[in-house]
Amino acid sequence: MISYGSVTKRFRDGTVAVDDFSLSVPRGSLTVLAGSSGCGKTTLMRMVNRMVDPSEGRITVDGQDVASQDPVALRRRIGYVMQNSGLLPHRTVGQNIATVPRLTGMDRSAARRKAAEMMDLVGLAPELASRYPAQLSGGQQQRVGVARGLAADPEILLMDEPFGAVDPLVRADLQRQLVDLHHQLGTTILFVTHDMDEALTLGDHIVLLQTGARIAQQGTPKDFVSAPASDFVRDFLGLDRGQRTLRRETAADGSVLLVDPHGRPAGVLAE
Ligand SMILES: Nc1ncnc2c1ncn2[C@@H]1O[C@H](COP(=O)(O)OP(=O)(O)OP(=O)(O)O)[C@@H](O)[C@H]1O
Repeated sequence: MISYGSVTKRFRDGTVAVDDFSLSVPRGSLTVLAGSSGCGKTTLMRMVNRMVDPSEGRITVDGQDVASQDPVALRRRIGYVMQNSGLLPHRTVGQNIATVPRLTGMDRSAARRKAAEMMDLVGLAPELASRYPAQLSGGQQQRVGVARGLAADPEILLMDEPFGAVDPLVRADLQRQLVDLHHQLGTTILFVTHDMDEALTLGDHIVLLQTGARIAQQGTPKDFVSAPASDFVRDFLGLDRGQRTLRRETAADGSVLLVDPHGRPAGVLAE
């Protein structure tokens, strides 16, 4: 559904952020673009909704070149969730979530109902609708960001490191919820992260990038862990450092545990 064909992005100062990148993002997938800082992930994502235009090549959504589409209309059709949620500080939670439905012509009361439905979907208590973003925790703000991104029923949701700024427990909760939402809604999600653990948790398809958005490997989480394509991939996964190695250990009651490199139990082995 989203297709990049030989896309290059050269910024005015000569920086080549994306160098001849091609990829098909299957409809309904949760595709993760992973890689270290500066490898071009955000630039790739922003080219889908024309916040950035490619220097060469083309990007299509459902076969239609995005370059031929009005950027404002495109952005109303494609949800976008960013780090630090990007909420409007002087609007309430309810108004923030209802922004795009209102812009696309929904009347005030229908937009309010839609916002309430979205809050329920992402697990926010209804009474938070009248608060302002600064009166919410970081995790709640990110949920509002997700609710806002989904409020216009987009076919595509772009998510740029949306859970980067919250603590690990909240982050794990948001990740679990995103996987559930994805199963429930079937929205095509393009998700950017520099964290390989997050990529392995969320992605049904992972694209690991090197500088210039060159693809080091793409595949399922299982492909990455079982068959890393290069030393770069092994290193990025932490395989050489034994980070993903689990050992069997027999507990006092005879059950077989799997323990991580620090000797902490990761689970019980079911034969
Ligand atoms: N407007 C711009 N002008 C010039 N160079 C830019 C611009 N935007 C991004 N870049 C450069 O392009 C490269 C890719 O940037 P991009 O933000 O896409 O990377 P990223 O992988 O998303 O990084 P991060 O994880 O740190 O956000 C970087 O070298 C960056 O400095």
